[in-house]
Amino acid sequence: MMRQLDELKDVIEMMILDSYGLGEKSDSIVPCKTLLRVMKYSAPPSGEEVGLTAHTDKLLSAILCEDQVSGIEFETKDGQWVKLSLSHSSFLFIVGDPLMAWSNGRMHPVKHLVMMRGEKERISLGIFPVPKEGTVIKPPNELIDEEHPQILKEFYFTEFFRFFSSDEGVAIDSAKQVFAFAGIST
Ligand SMILES: O=C(O)CCC(=O)C(=O)O
Ligand SMILES: [Fe+2]
Repeated sequence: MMRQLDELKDVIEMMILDSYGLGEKSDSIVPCKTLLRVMKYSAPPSGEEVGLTAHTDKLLSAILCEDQVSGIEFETKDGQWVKLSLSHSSFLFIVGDPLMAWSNGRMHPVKHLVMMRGEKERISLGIFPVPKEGTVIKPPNELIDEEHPQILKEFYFTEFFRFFSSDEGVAIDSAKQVFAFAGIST
């Protein structure tokens, strides 16, 4: 399963590079290690709702696979929250803040949460590319032009990681953290 997910991650990465005409030039977006995480959510006490609060992802991206119990919800661009029920054979690809920064804002880091309402525990499996130590997140020159001026300063992934978990970072809405950290004011 791990190997298949890792291969799927590579295929998606190549599709992204190709879609921007960069497939010939490079074979990875940024150098990453792969983190595999199994997440278990216990059933909430009856009548209550618990889960994971609304956030955008801080690693490059995520590929998620829900086991039996659905619970993930996404915020649409007009602020509505929608539940997603995946079939057991599907995977979900989520753009993280660093991938949005790399794409110079072309890819949208969707805000999502996990809501647990039922009586069953929930297990999900995720594969997350983690930029390697020393990696600078910046858009390739091809993704910057007059129509698409650079929206974020280039930054070290590790410094962004430190920022969003700092007291200053946690006080900021998850979707705004990357702009607070590296936004270019015009
Ligand atoms: O458990 C899930 O399906 C989502 C987990 C998640 O959003 C995360 O780990 O960032
Ligand atoms: Fe997430």
